[in-house]
Amino acid sequence: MTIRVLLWGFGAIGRQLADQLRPERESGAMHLTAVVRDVEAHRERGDHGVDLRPGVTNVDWQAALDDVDLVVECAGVSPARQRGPDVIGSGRVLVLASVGALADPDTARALLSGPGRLWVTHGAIGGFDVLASAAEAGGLDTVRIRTRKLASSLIRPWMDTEQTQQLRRLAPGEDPVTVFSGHPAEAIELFPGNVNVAVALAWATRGGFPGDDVEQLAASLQRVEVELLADPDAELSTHEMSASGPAGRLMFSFESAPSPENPKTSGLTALSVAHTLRIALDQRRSVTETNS
Ligand SMILES: NC(=O)C1=CN([C@@H]2O[C@H](COP(=O)(O)OP(=O)(O)OC[C@H]3O[C@@H](n4cnc5c(N)ncnc54)[C@H](O)[C@@H]3O)[C@@H](O)[C@H]2O)C=CC1
Ligand SMILES: O=C([O-])CC(=O)C(=O)O
Repeated sequence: MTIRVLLWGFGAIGRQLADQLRPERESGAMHLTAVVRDVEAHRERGDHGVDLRPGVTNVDWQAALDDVDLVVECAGVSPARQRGPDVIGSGRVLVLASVGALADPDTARALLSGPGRLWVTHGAIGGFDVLASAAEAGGLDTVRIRTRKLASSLIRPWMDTEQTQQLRRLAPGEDPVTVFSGHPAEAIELFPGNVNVAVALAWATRGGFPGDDVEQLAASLQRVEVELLADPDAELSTHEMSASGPAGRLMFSFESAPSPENPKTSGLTALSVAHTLRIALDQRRSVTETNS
């Protein structure tokens, strides 16, 4: 049986993901479709064996969903918030790369309410097994993440001229500039393409707080502290995480090789999406076999 997967977003992550899924594509176990703005422009860059359909803004979303078994989101936080609830509402599986969408409690509630199933990817960072174990036992008091990226990937339209110029002029060897310090929910509004990892960290360490998943996540988002630095020497995006409490002191550091498709995105993210997708498919297969 061929599993039909919709790639929702066919940029750096979507393209690298399609490459990762070559064995499944070539064996006929999986068929990938992507809805894109400009089919010809994408064909020129290589379609990576993906069936390209025109659309994005004017796509008949319901018809697109009718044609697939599973959706992989790698389009961005805003599209994930807009359309993710429809995917879950249709009973389909959604694999989420833009984990930052969960920082909005209404979106989180819709994505976690079913009948479809949400899979949250670990993205460009990890170590979540041990962090989740410690958090569930009430073993963490502080959870921190410091992300360093090149200034060019952190310039945002809302920045004033002075801040934009400061980031543009930042030269190798100079001190890093802190562009954000605070909690993940605010960070993801300001830098939706850069701090999904911080929301993912809050998701991973929500255990131990009272309430359901959404209430736990809201409390966890208040505990996680994020620092985002424009670092002229951060040729590789780096993420340093630390957590401490009765469980001990845990420290992790990630320097991810850049995506082969876009140096601003960590290559690990597409690998995380591929891995999560394969787990989701295994689970779907075993449920189908049990029911048949
Ligand atoms: N969890 C993590 O660690 C990470 C998560 N991300 C998330 O993944 C997203 C995608 O990352 P990249 O592939 O590097 O970005 P990208 O900009 O290379 O690709 C995004 C693609 O989605 C398309 N797109 C935008 N809105 C769309 C819509 N409504 N429907 C369909 N397609 C749409 C764009 O045209 C573009 O081709 C980021 O915006 C971020 O939210 C990115 C890096 C790490
Ligand atoms: O790719 C990375 O290093 C992380 C990133 O952009 C995000 O978490 O949004």
